[in-house]
Amino acid sequence: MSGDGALIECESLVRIYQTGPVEVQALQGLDLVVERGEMVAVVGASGSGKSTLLSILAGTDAPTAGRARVDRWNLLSMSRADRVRYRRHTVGFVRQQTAANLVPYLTAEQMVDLPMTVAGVPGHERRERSGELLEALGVGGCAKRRPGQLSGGQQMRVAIAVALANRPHVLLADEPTGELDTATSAEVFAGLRDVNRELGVTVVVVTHDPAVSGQVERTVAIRDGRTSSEVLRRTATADDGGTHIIAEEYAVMDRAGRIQVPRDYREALELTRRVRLALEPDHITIRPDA
Ligand SMILES: Nc1ncnc2c1ncn2[C@@H]1O[C@H](COP(=O)(O)OP(=O)(O)OP(=O)(O)O)[C@@H](O)[C@H]1O
Repeated sequence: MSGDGALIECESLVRIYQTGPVEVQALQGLDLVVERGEMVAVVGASGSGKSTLLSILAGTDAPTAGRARVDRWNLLSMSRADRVRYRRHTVGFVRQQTAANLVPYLTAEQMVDLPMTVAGVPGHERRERSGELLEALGVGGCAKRRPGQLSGGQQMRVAIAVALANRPHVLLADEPTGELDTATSAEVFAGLRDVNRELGVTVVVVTHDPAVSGQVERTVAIRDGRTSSEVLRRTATADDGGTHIIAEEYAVMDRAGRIQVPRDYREALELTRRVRLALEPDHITIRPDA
């Protein structure tokens, strides 16, 4: 697998949910590599498997088959005690529903304090860290407020601070802007980017909002439980010295060499079950089986 030393590596990941006689393949051989320090958006239609992937990375759900590694942890063979340690120190998780992340009767600083108390961090260190985090997320002025006294965007930024309390390497966010209007969601995204750049935390954010792709350098698209394509964005300098963003779409190839040809390409050339492949000096052509 490419990306040795990557922080997150998933290969041929499978998750099957069994409810009675019904089997749902939520992930059907998903490949994903995230390097340390990256901020990646995972996009896909409802039901494509995004939340399942995030629960596996968060250590709250276990894969059925395949490989999944985060930092030094193998997510398929962790003991119960390792799982607790992993969830406490390696990953921070921000849930889809803003309110689900917060405790209604605690203030922002008490909520950031809580996971550190559970982890046995001394009081002075806890106070310093929660002040720093709330400040870094632009909600330093809200330290003494309870969730009911915060706007939706502020609540989400406090939730991010809570998730980062124990200095995790990875922050996982499941639709963090799903309940927010456009302006507020841009604010929350700015918070995630600050966390990524200034605190060096690797961020994986799941969303069904394609507009989010414009806000991160790499977007990974999931379709039917598989990674189907990636969009990379980079800044290029034109001849006149001006800069602009170039977004390039890549198909993802798995270890066995399988790639998914996008539906519009297939339809345009009426590609069906068999295609002709030809190796050229620097590329491969795919032609209809005429
Ligand atoms: N606990 C479960 N039991 C049975 N099936 C499940 C369970 N959780 C998810 N699924 C199914 O697995 C598939 C993937 O679901 P998942 O929630 O990962 O998709 P998603 O891309 O996050 O969707 P959304 O954007 O709607 O949250 C769906 O078909 C879903 O119905």
